[in-house]
Amino acid sequence: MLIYILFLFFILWSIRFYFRNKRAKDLINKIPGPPTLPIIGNLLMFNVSIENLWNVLRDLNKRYYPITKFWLGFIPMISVHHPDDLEILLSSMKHIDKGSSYKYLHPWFKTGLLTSSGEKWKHRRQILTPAFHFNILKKYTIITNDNSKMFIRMLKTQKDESVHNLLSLCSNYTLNTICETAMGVALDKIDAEIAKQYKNAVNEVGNIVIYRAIRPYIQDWMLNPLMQIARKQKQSLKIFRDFSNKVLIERKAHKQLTNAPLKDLNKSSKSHNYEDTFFGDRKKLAMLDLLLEAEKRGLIDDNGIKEEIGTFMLAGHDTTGMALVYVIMLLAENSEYQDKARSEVITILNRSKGEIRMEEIRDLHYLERCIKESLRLFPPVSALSRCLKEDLKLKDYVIPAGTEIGCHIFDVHRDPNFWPEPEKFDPDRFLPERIQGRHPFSYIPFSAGPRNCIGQRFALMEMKSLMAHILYNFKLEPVSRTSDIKLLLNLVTQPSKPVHTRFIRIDNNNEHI
Ligand code: HEM
Repeated sequence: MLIYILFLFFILWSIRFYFRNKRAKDLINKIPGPPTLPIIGNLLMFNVSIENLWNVLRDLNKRYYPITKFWLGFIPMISVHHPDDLEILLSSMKHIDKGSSYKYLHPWFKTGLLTSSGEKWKHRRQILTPAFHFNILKKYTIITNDNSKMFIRMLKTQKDESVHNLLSLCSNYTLNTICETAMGVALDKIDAEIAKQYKNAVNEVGNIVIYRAIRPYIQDWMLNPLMQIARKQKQSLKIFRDFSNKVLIERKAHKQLTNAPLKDLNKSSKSHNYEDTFFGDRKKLAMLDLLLEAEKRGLIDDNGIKEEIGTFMLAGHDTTGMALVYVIMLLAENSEYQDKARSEVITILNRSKGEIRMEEIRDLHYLERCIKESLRLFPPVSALSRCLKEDLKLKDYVIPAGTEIGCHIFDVHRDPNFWPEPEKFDPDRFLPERIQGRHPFSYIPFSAGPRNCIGQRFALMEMKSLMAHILYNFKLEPVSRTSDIKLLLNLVTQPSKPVHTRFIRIDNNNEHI
């Protein structure tokens, strides 16, 4: 009976949608795309396993390059791949609203920086930007260096040769690092059980969001406790809420204990010393302190702060963890490039007595090229979307207001028109002379324009720190291969099965670790 009522609801809603959107439909139908069925559009194409969803989307992109449309019932979706079109979309200040799939993240993060729009987004971005100022990142390198060394010490407790599941290994490092830098709280000191539950809950959020994004006809009110998806959502919500509360309480208590006021954050960036603002005499202050200071001045409340805790914990750990997985796999597979990166690392770490601070991060040029090439081949955020507030004129088509427009970064990065031999791992693509003249929107692992990734320099620094320590201490050999992995569409681009690499200890008489 319930099914019939739902189906009736769907039909009525679809008919209403159709008549209200005739002009939009005519414009969208000019764009090439697969044939549709009445009412359900292309929904059947997406009625596949989560493993196959990735291929369905890639096939569509390839077949209708450089722009395609498909219909989820009466909801049109546009997918663009040409860097010219991406430049028009992403660099616009008008089209900064996220696509509807981001609303499935709202139960966990409400409208934090990643999911908010309009004035709220501008205001939050303004408050949070100083947290990634160069001088602040410089201080964060103390934490990334310590955490990288801890990672190496842990690996060295194993035999001379050991095989590791990369995802859990790398996400441990990135979760600890984001927690300690941004939240000012060392995760393993909070509660190991909460940390473990939190990591599992992040995975669950990804699955729920994708499940709902390809079934937009499922409304919030339709979720009932008998559905497995609703039960999982409830459980993970509780874990996220407990986690944010705990982090906030701990940090507020710490602030009361130290009781040192932060300096005025209102001054312009030129005259203002952010290093003093954050660290003062105490050396370790976090992004969360910036938010607590903004709270004092009435710019944000406790709920707003919790939105940002959730947002930064998610955006800042899973992405970088997954990026590290791919760099390790690609260097393990390409021993020639691995050796080249190691020889640079040895020179620099011998000079710095095994410490990696901002100076060393800056000088690791070859390693940076390897990381950038890995982010090209395996961008951790494989797709993003926007909802248009007004009509958008792309190179060849007008996309009407209200439409969802997506971009599959993975395919943009493998477009042979911009990347010769796109499947090949070649770090020298990022030599300065080869970057010159390349379309800036043909490489967008951190998106681009006003809503680009606020944490991108932090992420690169964190990755360089760990990779340099790994290469100094271990030779990497492939166990799983990138050519064998099946990718899943999720919040981050993840392999469908665990992937492993062999770490072989290098006897370098290294007393620095
Ligand atoms: C390799 C690692 C990372 C990658 C590939 C990555 C990628 C991205 C991408 C593609 C976006 C745009 C998303 C969209 O438009 O929907 C984004 C936004 C964002 N990222 Fe990252 N990110 C990484 C690391 C980080 C880190 C370490 C942090 C925090 C410390 C962070 C925080 C954010 C936030 C808060 C946003 C939303 C920005 C806004 O809308 O103003 N990310 N990231």
